[in-house]
Amino acid sequence: MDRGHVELDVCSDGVAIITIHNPPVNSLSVPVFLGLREKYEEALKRDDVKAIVLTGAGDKFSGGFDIISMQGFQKTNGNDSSISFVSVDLQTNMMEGSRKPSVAAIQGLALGGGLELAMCCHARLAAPKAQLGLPELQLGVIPGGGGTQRLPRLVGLPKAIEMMLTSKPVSSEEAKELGLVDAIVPAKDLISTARRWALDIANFQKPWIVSLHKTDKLEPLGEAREILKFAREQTMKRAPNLFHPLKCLDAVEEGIISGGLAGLYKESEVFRECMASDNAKALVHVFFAQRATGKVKGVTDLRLKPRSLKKVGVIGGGLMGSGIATACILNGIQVVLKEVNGDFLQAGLDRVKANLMSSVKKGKMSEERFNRTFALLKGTLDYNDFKDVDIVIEAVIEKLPLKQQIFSDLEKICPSTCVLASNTSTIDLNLISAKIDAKPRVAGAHFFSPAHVMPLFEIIRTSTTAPQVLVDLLDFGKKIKKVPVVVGNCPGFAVNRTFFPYSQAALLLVDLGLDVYRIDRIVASFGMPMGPFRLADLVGFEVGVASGMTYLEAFPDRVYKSMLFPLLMEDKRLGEKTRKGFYIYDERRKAKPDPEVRKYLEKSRSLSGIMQNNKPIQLSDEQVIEVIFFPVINEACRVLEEGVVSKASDLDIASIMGMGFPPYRGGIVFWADLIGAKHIASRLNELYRSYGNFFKPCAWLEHCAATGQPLSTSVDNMVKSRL
Ligand SMILES: C[C@H](O)CC(=O)SCCNC(=O)CCNC(=O)[C@H](O)C(C)(C)COP(=O)(O)OP(=O)(O)OC[C@H]1O[C@@H](n2cnc3c(N)ncnc32)[C@H](O)[C@@H]1OP(=O)(O)O
Repeated sequence: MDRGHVELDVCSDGVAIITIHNPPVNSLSVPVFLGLREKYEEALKRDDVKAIVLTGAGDKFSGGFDIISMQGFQKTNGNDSSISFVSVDLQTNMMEGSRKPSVAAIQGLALGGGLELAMCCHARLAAPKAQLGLPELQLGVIPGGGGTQRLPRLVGLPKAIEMMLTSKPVSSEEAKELGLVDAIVPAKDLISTARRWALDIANFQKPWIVSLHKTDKLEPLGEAREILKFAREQTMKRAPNLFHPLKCLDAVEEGIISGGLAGLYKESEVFRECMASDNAKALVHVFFAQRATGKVKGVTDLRLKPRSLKKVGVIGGGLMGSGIATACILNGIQVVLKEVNGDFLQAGLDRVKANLMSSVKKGKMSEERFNRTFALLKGTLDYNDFKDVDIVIEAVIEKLPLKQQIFSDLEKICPSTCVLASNTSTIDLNLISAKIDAKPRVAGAHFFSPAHVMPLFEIIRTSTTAPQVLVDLLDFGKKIKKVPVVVGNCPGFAVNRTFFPYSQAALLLVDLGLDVYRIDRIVASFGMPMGPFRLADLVGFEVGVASGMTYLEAFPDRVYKSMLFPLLMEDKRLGEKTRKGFYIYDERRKAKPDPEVRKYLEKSRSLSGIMQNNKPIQLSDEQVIEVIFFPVINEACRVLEEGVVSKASDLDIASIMGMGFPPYRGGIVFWADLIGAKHIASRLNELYRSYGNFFKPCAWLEHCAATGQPLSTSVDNMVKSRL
């Protein structure tokens, strides 16, 4: 596999152009770093070279350190020393400390190690609209090529900290204002201008700036310490389970107190430590897993091209339909929204308007963009408006005969190439399409609420769905900026099915004597956005009970039948929408524990009678996590075993994007493999013996526990795939 190389061209004006070649993003692999060292050595030695321009081939400067190599280093637990020369020897001594100036010519993007290389140059020129940033923290590491030292010296401490902690890049234009780049130059003139600029520096006609020695943007020590203290406090609040953002701040502080070089050494030490951490392994896994969801064996390798997508029909203007319509128009796709009567239609259009207005109110959308976006939406009561749609997404209530009727109508009215999709979350797609001939055009298009916000897009294929339809839906998902995952047809599909034991286990723990608020606290500290009871309030108990019934029908042997929801519902406590569920809610929807809930818990416990000797079970926080998440892992294994997803990493992404599973744990299967199947199966077996089938480990989990094989191993050969 080609891991990139570096080229050197010496021009007649005495400027050496050093170019990084490593498509698609010119990432910095070991061969690229070695190439940079070799070409810099040559340029510095040659008498005909007066100055250097550093750039990237094609339309990108560099996307940073090669993340594939990072996985290699992680396997050696950070002990590989093949790039130990980079930060100090190559970048600081050879490039920045050289007697020949370098100018970075930046186009497209300069991210992570890419920007760090550019900051070692004595000036930076950028083409318009390039992206510059240090996104290392989102991979669980810190900038390791001097970024923690040079960025604060170029843009000041607060902005540098913000850029590193949020991982968000800035545009060339903002970078120019910040002082991160020296000039913005049209792409066509970038190299020629950089050459002149480099010669001007060599001739002392332009400043020769060594970023690591700059002090003018750094705040006085006391002020800097206050800024860092505040950043630490915010970080601990926002990401209490992550240590690498704090380590990043330590490296910044070291440089401010003891000087840039000391900061570089500290940074290198912390970079290695972070790279070997489980969090970094998990986040790097997520980076590749996310990109792999769009690659579906037997579908995306058929060389099919997505068909033109201009107009989408949405049926149903309720919460889901209006969210889907919003997601489409926000991304420039025309939508025709159909409802059954004028009132419902108006309510649907108003919901879309409200979704957009919330961005306007937050200052994220201009009035002008609002008008342009909303104009892409048309309401209708008539199927005639569906004559030229490319995709239809049905999002009406979960009633099979209604959906069957809609699909029969759609088959008659829509173009013969139109994709016919349902947003159902519970009904078998084969039943929905049972009465039509166009079965190859039918698929599931399952969004998560709120559809215009949640990033996951579950595409459900049946045994008859045509690959072209999947290619079209994958393309549609990308266009509306979702992460699409293709899954098989089964009750709850991949995400809801995997997570159905999540709330079940929580209900069981309550009947064993645990407090709902303690469970929620433990699960939230584990890293979920909220605990299962707060989530139940948000979703609404009616929805919870309805989906519980689906699983009871599908998997009657492993559903825990708690009476807690029905007891609460009897007293009209339905969740957040009634401002009373497990919590009580004020006008601003702030949740507060409600002491009254205790009586429902006690009643549910006495009805269930599973508490041994009438004594509440004693469990540590870690054990609570095991009881809640090990059944989820078990169901994930069944989903893998049945071939509902084609690769375990799809389930990792689905759990992160659909359920809010913490990304720094790598997704449900990745996390399970870190724990090990043996421990999970043995704990589940203990619980199974005490509390029955709900906990019984499935065959795939038992197999991996017995053989030591990771759960994420491909199960292709062992099972009949549904895909
Ligand atoms: C020492 C240093 O401080 C440490 C570091 O530099 S750590 C690395 C920091 N850099 C990053 O985090 C950037 C990561 N990359 C990205 O954010 C995005 O890929 C991007 C903004 C560069 C491009 O996005 P986009 O155009 O949507 O394309 P995207 O699909 O993501 O990437 C295109 C391909 O490049 C690969 N790629 C992107 N960045 C890469 C990198 N740094 N290393 C290796 N491969 C990379 C992707 O895996 C993908 O490969 P595929 O086609 O085989 O799936």
